[in-house]
Amino acid sequence: MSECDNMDSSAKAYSKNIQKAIKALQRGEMILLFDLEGREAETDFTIAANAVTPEDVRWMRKDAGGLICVALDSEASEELGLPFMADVMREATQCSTALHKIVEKGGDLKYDSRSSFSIWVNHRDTRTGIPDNDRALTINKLGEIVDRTLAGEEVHFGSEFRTPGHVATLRAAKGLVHERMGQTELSIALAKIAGITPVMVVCEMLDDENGRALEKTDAKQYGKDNDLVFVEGEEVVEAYDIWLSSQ
Ligand SMILES: O=C(CO)[C@H](O)[C@H](O)COP(=O)(O)O
Ligand SMILES: [Mg+2]
Ligand SMILES: [Mg+2]
Repeated sequence: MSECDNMDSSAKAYSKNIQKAIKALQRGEMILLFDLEGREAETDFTIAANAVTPEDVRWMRKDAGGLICVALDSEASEELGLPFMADVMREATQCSTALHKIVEKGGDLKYDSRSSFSIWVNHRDTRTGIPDNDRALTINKLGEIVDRTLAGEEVHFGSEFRTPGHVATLRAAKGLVHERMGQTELSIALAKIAGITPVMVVCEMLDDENGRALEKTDAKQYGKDNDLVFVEGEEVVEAYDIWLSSQ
């Protein structure tokens, strides 16, 4: 079966670049995902959680340098009981009044109305949770547990994972890119289009010289030099709408 056979019938309507990105993700390869000018304007390394190896974790921390996070779609997050971290903290204000002033509220973020952070986890088979092999295991197991729930298995997240941990989970908005344009939603939209498990790893590219988010032009150049597809949020939204109308 050719790689194109893995795509739905609307595959031909996607731009060439999106088709390349979809094929790369289906092969378990890394792509580069820029959100939007005027939002974070960041480029994230992006790869399917099921495909991640310890070498990918090393690559992300050395060449991307941001936070290694795992995005899950809204349904999977609900199924596993992964709440938004801000909601957990708001609940906790009942125990600690100091938290009142700390918890994220509307207007706090300069680039969006809210963050997508859920809880931080480690798989229970990890030791400290931070080495590359531990993080890869936690990430793979997040993909695996979602596959099992999608197959109808009853799972118990807490029997397999603990929090706090060293892998940040992100909960995608229910309306995905129509509700929020973060890499959380963009990566999950790509997973839906590609027909892969909606559990995706993202990690921001930072500039080694100045510590800021890597400029888009430099991220694009990195993509060219390393043969990685570079996609922008707007292209993803266009493809997602085509995919949605074919469902
Ligand atoms: O802040 C983040 C976590 O390190 C990153 O920006 C990541 O891309 C996910 O967040 P968002 O969906 O807001 O872009
Ligand atoms: Mg961010
Ligand atoms: Mg982002």
